[in-house]
Amino acid sequence: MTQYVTPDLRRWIKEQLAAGQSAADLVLSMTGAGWEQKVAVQAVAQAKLDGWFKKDAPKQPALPEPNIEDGRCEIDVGDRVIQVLSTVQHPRVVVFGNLLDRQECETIIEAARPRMERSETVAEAKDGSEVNAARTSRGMFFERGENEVIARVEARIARLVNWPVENGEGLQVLNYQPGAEYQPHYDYFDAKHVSTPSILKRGGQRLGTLVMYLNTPKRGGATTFPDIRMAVQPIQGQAVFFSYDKPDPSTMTLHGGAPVLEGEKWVATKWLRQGRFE
Ligand SMILES: O=C(O)CCC(=O)C(=O)O
Ligand SMILES: [Fe+2]
Repeated sequence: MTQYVTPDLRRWIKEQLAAGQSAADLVLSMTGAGWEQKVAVQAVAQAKLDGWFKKDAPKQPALPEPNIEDGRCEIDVGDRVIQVLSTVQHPRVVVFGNLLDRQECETIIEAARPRMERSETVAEAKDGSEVNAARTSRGMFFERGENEVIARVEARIARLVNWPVENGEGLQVLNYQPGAEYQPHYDYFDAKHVSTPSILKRGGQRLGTLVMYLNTPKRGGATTFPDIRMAVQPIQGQAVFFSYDKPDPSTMTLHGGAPVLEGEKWVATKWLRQGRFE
């Protein structure tokens, strides 16, 4: 019996395409259901001609990155115009101005203040985290979207670096008193640590970091990148962004919070994961 492409088959193909099936999967399903290969291929070709295939959804880029390739000085993210103050190609570092207004900074500090605890780092030999002499700040985490200001800032960051809100960890707030510091470290999760596999289940690796300065200390407290001898001064409302395409020192994203010398330092850190962070 010769087979031909029936209206029923056409209807079924349309439904499958709407559900996101690929051409190859469609042909497999059809031949599996007893359709001749040549009829299946013909039906899919006809569907293509009819424009039934969804335009390829724009793929998520490999790394968070602001749109600054054209050399622009400012980025309009809808609710704010953010300045591009300096850029480094490798490691990828971008310094932003005007990311947060003073009110936003103060609101975040005051919401965080009663919840601050001694900062911990990922434990090297056991599961979980531990207090570490290399990190003498106090800190806390907000839930993603926890309040109106946090949600607004998170949406702004997502537009700024073209990365889904859902792939961001909850905002971390840190406070450094005089003498407190965060010695140079990498933000990605080290494959050597026993806790890394379980951390990676929740959204995969970190690919980028945005450190936002919530106040301006009197002296000290720069974010430093020792591999390139760079120091970003913590100025209220400004931020430093950096990304790392693999969990490896070759990214040159070693960085730290230099000791605060006078006054105190408040930052909010947003870490960006490969996938959804739930
Ligand atoms: O305080 C800083 O300048 C850096 C903070 C940091 O490295 C982090 O939160 O991972
Ligand atoms: Fe860090």
